[in-house]
Amino acid sequence: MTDQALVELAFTMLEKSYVPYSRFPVGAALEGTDGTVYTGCNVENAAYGSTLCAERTALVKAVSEGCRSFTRLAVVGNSADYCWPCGACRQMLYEFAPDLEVLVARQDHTFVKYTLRQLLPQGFGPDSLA
Ligand SMILES: O=c1ccn([C@H]2C[C@H](O)[C@@H](CO)O2)c(=O)[nH]1
Ligand SMILES: [Zn+2]
Repeated sequence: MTDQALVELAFTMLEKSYVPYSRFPVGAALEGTDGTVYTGCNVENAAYGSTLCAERTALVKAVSEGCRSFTRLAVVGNSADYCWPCGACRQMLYEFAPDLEVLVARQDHTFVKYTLRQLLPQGFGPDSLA
């Protein structure tokens, strides 16, 4: 799958978002090392802090299905500008895929690409506990 195709999968998730509070849909598509793609959307809650981001929705879907290593993530928000993964999502992704490629898209379907290590320098991961 091309990078652009993964970005387009993230776009398809915007309509699934449950966002009555922020009205800010986010979509994500996370590719496992075996090529399986796990999609996600943000799921908000009346207790605002219980909200789950699109990236973590995709991640927990994958891990709960037995997938623990990943190659690429695409993320898009319903805004003109890039939708950067929040700190909590960077941290949770780092646990499983510190070398993840992160494709961050904007509404015109263009995207920029970073590694997770760039987005979370000197990250705290499983090796940090050794
Ligand atoms: O990378 C991001 C940033 C924000 N959100 C969600 C959380 C909340 O539902 C809404 C506004 O913060 O956007 C994500 O899903 N992913
Ligand atoms: Zn997040």
